[in-house]
Amino acid sequence: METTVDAVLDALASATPEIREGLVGRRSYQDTENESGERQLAADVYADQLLEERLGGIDGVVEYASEERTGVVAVGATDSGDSAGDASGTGSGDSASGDADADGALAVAVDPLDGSSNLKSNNAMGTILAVYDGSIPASGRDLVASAFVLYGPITTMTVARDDEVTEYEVVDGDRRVRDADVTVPDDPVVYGFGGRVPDWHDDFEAYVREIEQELKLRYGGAMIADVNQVVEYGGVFAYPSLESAPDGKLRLQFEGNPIGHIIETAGGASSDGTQSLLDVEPDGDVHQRVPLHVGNEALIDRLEAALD
Ligand SMILES: O=P(O)(O)OC[C@H]1O[C@](O)(COP(=O)(O)O)[C@@H](O)[C@@H]1O
Ligand SMILES: [Mg+2]
Ligand SMILES: [Mg+2]
Repeated sequence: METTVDAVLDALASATPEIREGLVGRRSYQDTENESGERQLAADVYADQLLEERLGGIDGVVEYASEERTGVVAVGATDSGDSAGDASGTGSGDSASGDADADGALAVAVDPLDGSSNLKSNNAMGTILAVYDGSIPASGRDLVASAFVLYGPITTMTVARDDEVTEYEVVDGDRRVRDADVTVPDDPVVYGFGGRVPDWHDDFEAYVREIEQELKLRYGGAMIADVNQVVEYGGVFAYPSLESAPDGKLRLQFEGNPIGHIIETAGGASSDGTQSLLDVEPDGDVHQRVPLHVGNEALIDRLEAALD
């Protein structure tokens, strides 16, 4: 299993130059929507197809799921041949015959481009990876590794594995350690909260009014970039439950679980409002949404008290 995880992380790192270069010329929306009802950019579909090809070809990886596809795709040795070309979110080939519950078999879930609406204005974006020892939809407790790539001025990759978080700089697809023991700093500095303010619940808004007296606003509209501010400086990021969307916007398998895992492994805390994101029960829907709050433990404790 460790060898498979190594191969998955290497494959993600080596795909990043192609993802980055592939953004050029793919900044417009297609006529398709993903399962979450969001319009797909050509870049979303491109990154999804590339990652399915690279991660799905690794020995020991038997399931591939993505924010940009309807269902879980069986890949690798147990490939039933139905994995090709289903990046529209509307195609068939949506049931996995790969069994990630089998010994040594792993399932990967990706958000190929996180914050892709930032592409039009050429602002930061990311890629998120979750590696589960169990069939998708899986619990965050089944994660054996998780990672995010940040396409900023430089490409970085932050990996949680074996109770440690490592930040790498990625050059030509190779990872070089920048920080072998990433921890969320004790003294928080920044905050960023998604969703329109009139759509926030009153109790969440009251919490925000306190936080904004204490910390600096850092919000760019791509979760990975905003979360990385919290990792670097300490603070809190949330995409909360909204009046119009009680489960928020972000998805448990592709966003909530891996980000919760990375932040908790770095010594911070995560919450859906009442419990750790890693304890949220998957409801069977691969695209299940979850309110997401991550940051310094004291700030997440206060959030849970405020929402109580
Ligand atoms: O533009 P909005 O509605 O505030 O949403 C921003 C949030 O949506 C996301 O872009 C959702 O992720 P995707 O881009 O992968 O769909 C987050 O990265 C970000 O935090
Ligand atoms: Mg996303
Ligand atoms: Mg995305």
